[in-house]
Amino acid sequence: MARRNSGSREDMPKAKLTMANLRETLLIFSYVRPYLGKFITGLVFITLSSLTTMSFPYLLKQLIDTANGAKSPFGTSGAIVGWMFAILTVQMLFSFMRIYLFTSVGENAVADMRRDIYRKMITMPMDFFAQRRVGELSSRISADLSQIQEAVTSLLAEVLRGILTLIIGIGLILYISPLLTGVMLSVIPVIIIIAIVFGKFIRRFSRQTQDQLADSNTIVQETLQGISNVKSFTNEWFEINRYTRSLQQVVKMAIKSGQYRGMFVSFLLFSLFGTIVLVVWYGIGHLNFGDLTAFVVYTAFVGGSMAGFADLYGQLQKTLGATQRVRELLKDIPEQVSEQDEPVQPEHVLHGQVTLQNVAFSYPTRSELPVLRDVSVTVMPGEQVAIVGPSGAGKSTIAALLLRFYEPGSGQLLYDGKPATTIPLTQLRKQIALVPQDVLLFGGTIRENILYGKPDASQEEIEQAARQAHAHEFIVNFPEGYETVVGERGVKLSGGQRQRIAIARAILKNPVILILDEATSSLDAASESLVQEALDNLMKNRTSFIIAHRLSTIRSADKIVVLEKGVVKELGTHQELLNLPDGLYRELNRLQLEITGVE
Ligand SMILES: Nc1ncnc2c1ncn2[C@@H]1O[C@H](COP(=O)(O)OP(=O)(O)OP(=O)(O)O)[C@@H](O)[C@H]1O
Repeated sequence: MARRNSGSREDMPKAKLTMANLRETLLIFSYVRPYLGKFITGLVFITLSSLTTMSFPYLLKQLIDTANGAKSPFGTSGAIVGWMFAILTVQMLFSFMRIYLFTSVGENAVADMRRDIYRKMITMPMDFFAQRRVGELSSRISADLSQIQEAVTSLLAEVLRGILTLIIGIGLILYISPLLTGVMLSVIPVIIIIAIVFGKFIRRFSRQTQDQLADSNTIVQETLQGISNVKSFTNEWFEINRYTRSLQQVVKMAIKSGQYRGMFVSFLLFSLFGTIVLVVWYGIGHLNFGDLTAFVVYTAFVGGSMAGFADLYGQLQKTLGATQRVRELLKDIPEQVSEQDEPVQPEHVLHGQVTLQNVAFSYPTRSELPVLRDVSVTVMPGEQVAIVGPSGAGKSTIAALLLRFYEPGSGQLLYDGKPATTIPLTQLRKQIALVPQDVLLFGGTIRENILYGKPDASQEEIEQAARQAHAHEFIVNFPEGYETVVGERGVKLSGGQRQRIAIARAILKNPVILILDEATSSLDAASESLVQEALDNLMKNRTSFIIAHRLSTIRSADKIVVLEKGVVKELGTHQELLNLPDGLYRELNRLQLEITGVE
């Protein structure tokens, strides 16, 4: 059933506030360090801006006092208004500087952190990706980092401002009237505690509403993605009903949450203004008008910053949660791949001999299930080896081991007689090309997609590769030629066309060893023969592994490995295997001939 999308910051999990957790946030500061100068200047500006804000009610009091005939150290009322404007102007500058500086630090630090996380993710071993969902990983980079960014740009500043306001504010109202301050300080925290408890309850409600909304969004997403399913089953009515029901739930929840919110807001307004009215009423006999005004305004500041702390505390918990998850990721051990583009070193140049020696393997996620058992095969440079066998026999797993996406559980893999583990990963993978079953084209132009095989290739090299892959003909038939945009927002290419682009990519890479995972969905005869010719061009002078589903394409292979349940059942040429009485290959061949009916 539909799961709600993760990634919205509203429902980010929080972490407990402990010393150990707080220490984790030091991670953030290691990213702020390069911009420390700006950060500290920002802190100075926020202090200055808080001080100027706090001086404002004081000037207001002076203004009111002079209007009532009292003498002010600031002179006439005109002079006081002048001071107030001067302070407002300075305040403008302080606020601008604070926002500018913190944004600059926050954006830079978080971009650095994002880059490090992405770098870490993309260099993790395959196993890492098998155990996590893509959505979960991308929310690390989006939601968690946005939360951290907020902490850098505003959380610390707000805490500092809150503390300053609280200390100065309480000091000033104490100075104006200790008695009234006592009244205020005993009432405000009670209101705030009630507000926090009530607020929590309301938040839970609004989270449920959001979950419900996310569920209904999943219906939209799923049905739009699978629109051909919906239409072919003529189930539009069914989906409309399903969506309507889900929306009704959302509305019901939202209205309920609205009622509670309404009650909450009216309670707050009542208590806030009620307290002010009481204070003013009590103060009328005890304080002059100027003091009373300053007192009320300072109290509002103090109350505001107290209430703000509750929210800041929640923010801090969310930030801790985000930092923890990011830290965990940064602690993981990546594969030993190079992060720079490096050419193949002469000592690591391969000649194309590949040996699997008693290889056994099971996937780390399902360690109890042996996928390969005691597989031994030797392939000489330039040979073509076909791997055939029933579905699930372990054919693609061999391809994954050749690329060292995983390490064999026992036995070993040798290249030119050297253990694969002695060749640096990047050096090894640079010399192997994989043409997968489902070719993924990146959003971009056809040219860029072919270039993926060799990012510094010239247009001439690209076209030559495309010609050999029999892709040039259809590419130039598009009005934009090589600049045609493909991928999600571009032209949709047919299966055969996509494969030929992948072949051109592989040709451009010019690998010593080639792995072809033959597409299971069959192409039409014309397209298939083009793809086959392209593949033949690609396989020339390279050691090639062909994971074959159609046996007709591998008759001329130098070796055919017949796998069943992870064990090599038969090994030989087409003719040798056909001659085996009761052989599996012979049986598979017979079945396939029966299905296709062609020789
Ligand atoms: N990432 C993985 N994690 C756990 N098990 C896996 C993983 N990939 C494949 N398997 C399991 O390993 C076994 C062999 O799979 P593999 O993909 O190598 O078979 P195959 O021979 O290529 O099959 P097909 O012809 O259907 O593509 C299967 O039982 C499969 O379920």
